[in-house]
Amino acid sequence: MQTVLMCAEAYNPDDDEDDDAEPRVVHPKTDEQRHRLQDACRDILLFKTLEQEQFSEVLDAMFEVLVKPQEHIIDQGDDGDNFYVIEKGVYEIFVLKDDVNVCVGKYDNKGSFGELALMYNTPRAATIVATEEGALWGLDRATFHRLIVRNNAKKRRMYEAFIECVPLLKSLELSERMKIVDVLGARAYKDGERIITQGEKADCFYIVESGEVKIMIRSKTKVGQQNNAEVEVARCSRGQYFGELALVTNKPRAASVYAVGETKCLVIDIRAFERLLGPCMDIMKRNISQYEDQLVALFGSSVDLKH
Ligand SMILES: Nc1ncnc2c1ncn2[C@@H]1O[C@@H]2COP(=O)(O)O[C@H]2[C@H]1O
Repeated sequence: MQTVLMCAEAYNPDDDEDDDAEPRVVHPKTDEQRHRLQDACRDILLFKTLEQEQFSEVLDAMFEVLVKPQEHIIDQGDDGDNFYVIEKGVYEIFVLKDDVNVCVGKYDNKGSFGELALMYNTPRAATIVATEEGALWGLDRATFHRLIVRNNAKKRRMYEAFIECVPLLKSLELSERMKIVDVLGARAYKDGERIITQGEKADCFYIVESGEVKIMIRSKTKVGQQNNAEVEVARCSRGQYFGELALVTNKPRAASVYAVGETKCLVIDIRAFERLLGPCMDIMKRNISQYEDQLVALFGSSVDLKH
C-alpha cells in the first residue's frame, strides 16, 4: 500500500503518466452480478465522463463486497485502498471534530465514497460504517488511478475555462474549483426533458453548461389556479446554477426544472456539494431570499418553498 502522502493542493492529475504499465484488473462476474453492478453504477457521477471503453474496464475491475452491520468500510486517517459504489445498505459518515467522532451524514442505498484518498493521495477523510447488511462494489486503487484520475486530467482541461467564468464559483481558490471539476459529472438533456421533479428528494446540484432550463412551480397556494398547472418562475442559462435550494434547506425539491432545447449541465452530488461549496453558501443563501420575494409576487405567498 502506498504510504507517501502528498498535499492535495499541489496534486495535478496531468503528472500521472506512470501507470500505463499496470496490468488490467478483471474480476469475472456472472450475468446476474453484472446487471446488479450496472444498475448500481448508472448514476455514479465520477463515471459519467468516461468513454464507453474506459467504463467497461471499470466494470470489469470492480468486485463485490458484502458487508455486515457495524462494519467499518473505511477508517479516517488510513491509507486509501479502494473506491466503493453502493448497491444496497445504509452507511453513516463520521468525521473527527475536536477529537470527537461526529456523524455528518449518511448514504442511503445509493451513491459512492472513498474517492478522495485515491484522487489526492491523502489519508481517508472520514469513517464510513454500515448500519445494516449491505452490498458494495469496490474498485482498486491502481485501476481508479489509471482510469478515473487520468480522466480527471482531461476533465480539468475541458472545464477549467468554463468553471472560472461561473459567477457563483468566483470566490473560490483555483485549487478548490479544480476539486469541483474532479468530482463533477456531465449530462445532456433533450428539449422538454425533466431534470428535477418538484417534491422529490434531492441529491444533486446543477450548473448549466450550454442551453437553457426553465424552473416551474406547481403552486399549492395560488387561488383559482386551474388544475394546479405549473407556472414558470425563472430560467437559467450558461454559467447559472439550480438545484441548490433543497440541498441547503434539506427539503424536497421546491420546483421542477425542464430543458429548453438541447441542454448540457454539470452535476455535483450532495456530498461533494456540502464539502466543496461551503464557501459559496452565503451567495446561495442571498439568492434564496430573492426566490421568496419572487414567489410572493407570483403567488401571494412563498409557502411553497417552506413545505
Ligand atoms: N464531509 C465529508 N468529509 C470527507 N469525506 C467525506 C465526507 N462525506 C463523505 N465523505 C466520503 O468519505 C470518504 C472517506 O474516504 P476518502 O477520504 O477516500 O473519501 C471520502 C468521501 O468519499
